[in-house]
Amino acid sequence: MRSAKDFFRPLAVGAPQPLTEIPARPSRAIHFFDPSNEKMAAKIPQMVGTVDVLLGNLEDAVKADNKVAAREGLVRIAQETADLGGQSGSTQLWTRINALDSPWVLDDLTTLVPAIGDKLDVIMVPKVQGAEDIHYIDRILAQLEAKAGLARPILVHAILETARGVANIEEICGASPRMQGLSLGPADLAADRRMKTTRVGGGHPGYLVRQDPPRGDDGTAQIDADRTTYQQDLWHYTIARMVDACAMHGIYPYYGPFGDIADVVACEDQFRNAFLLGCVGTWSLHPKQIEIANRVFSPSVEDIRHARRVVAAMGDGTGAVMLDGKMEDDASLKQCLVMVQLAEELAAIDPKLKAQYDAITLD
Ligand SMILES: CC(C)(COP(=O)(O)OP(=O)(O)OC[C@H]1O[C@@H](n2cnc3c(N)ncnc32)[C@H](O)[C@@H]1OP(=O)(O)O)[C@@H](O)C(=O)NCCC(=O)NCCSC(=O)C[C@H](O)C(=O)O
Ligand SMILES: [Mg+2]
Repeated sequence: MRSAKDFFRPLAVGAPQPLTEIPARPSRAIHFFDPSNEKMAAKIPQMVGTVDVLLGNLEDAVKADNKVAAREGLVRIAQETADLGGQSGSTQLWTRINALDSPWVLDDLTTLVPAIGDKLDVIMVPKVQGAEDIHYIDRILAQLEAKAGLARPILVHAILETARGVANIEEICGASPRMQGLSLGPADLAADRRMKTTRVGGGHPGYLVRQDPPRGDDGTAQIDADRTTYQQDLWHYTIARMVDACAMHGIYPYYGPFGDIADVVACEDQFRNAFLLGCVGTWSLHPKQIEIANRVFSPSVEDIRHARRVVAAMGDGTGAVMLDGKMEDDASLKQCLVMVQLAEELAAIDPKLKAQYDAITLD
């Protein structure tokens, strides 16, 4: 572990100065595409400006035979697509590199950083097990950035998809000033934990609690009676841990993939649970998931109206007031300020949302 004094020193001579604060850039949907898939790649230029993050995926879901084509495709797309990536791009450009034990990852890094390092905002690292994985990436990125003469450090995002990664979550978040955030990788995590599921994210009908049985006249439990069951969220524990670890380290938590592309209703529910718990965004695997993510991860007009009323009613921010029959105080004000600040950040990049928030009246 580096000392506090050394933590923000560049790890290679000539590498850019690490950031002391991770910018809160809106990233409601991190949209995955396979740069080796010509049909998908052709759609990318027209998606710029409609989604907060475009992520060129090089890892799972890209066939082994297409790994090189995906890497080269990403370089081409980044170089040829206007307004994508870097500080001035209206849509951020991220990539998911191959796993650190794979035969492709070194070439991913040594190709991407010199070619498009100035456009790559964040590198997502899969199957992170502990701080040592982040330290490896941190050092090699510093060397490659120095060699490429980059002025701005590339940030790093870890996917939680092993039991060890979850157990080491706090040290992963604090392993480098490059750490931008965490995503849940429910499919790999389920396999690693030996969970008995076969899905990519989302719930399971078997994971439930059941209402207590009614009692007969003699007091016996009627276990065969009709009883309501309530499906539970398989991912609640992990997402809650991610949210706390990220908040503690000033970085951002995200839900991950929802593989049932057709079930847009359950997808929306899963995204909303993550939003309410503190996540700032999610992955989108198919174009139709972008609209869901953008909507769910933007506070509603009603929530912003309420938040602004609380802010107005609280005056100097101390004490307690009654609003619509409810007590508001310093702590509920802080929650409202989180929403108001998010609305301001989103309004700055989304004119439609800005118009909706601007039209709010407080009577
Ligand atoms: C899921 C898909 C395989 C579905 O593809 P397809 O069958 O082609 O869908 P459609 O026919 O509905 O597509 C309609 C058109 O839209 C284009 N398309 C589809 N997906 C995308 C996309 N992601 N970006 C851009 N364009 C897209 C199609 O080409 C069609 O075009 P056209 O014919 O011209 O109309 C596919 O969506 C897909 O592969 N998505 C990405 C999957 C992915 O990235 N998976 C990896 C992330 S999840 C994961 O890794 C698990 C995680 O790590 C964990 O452990 O949990
Ligand atoms: Mg995975």
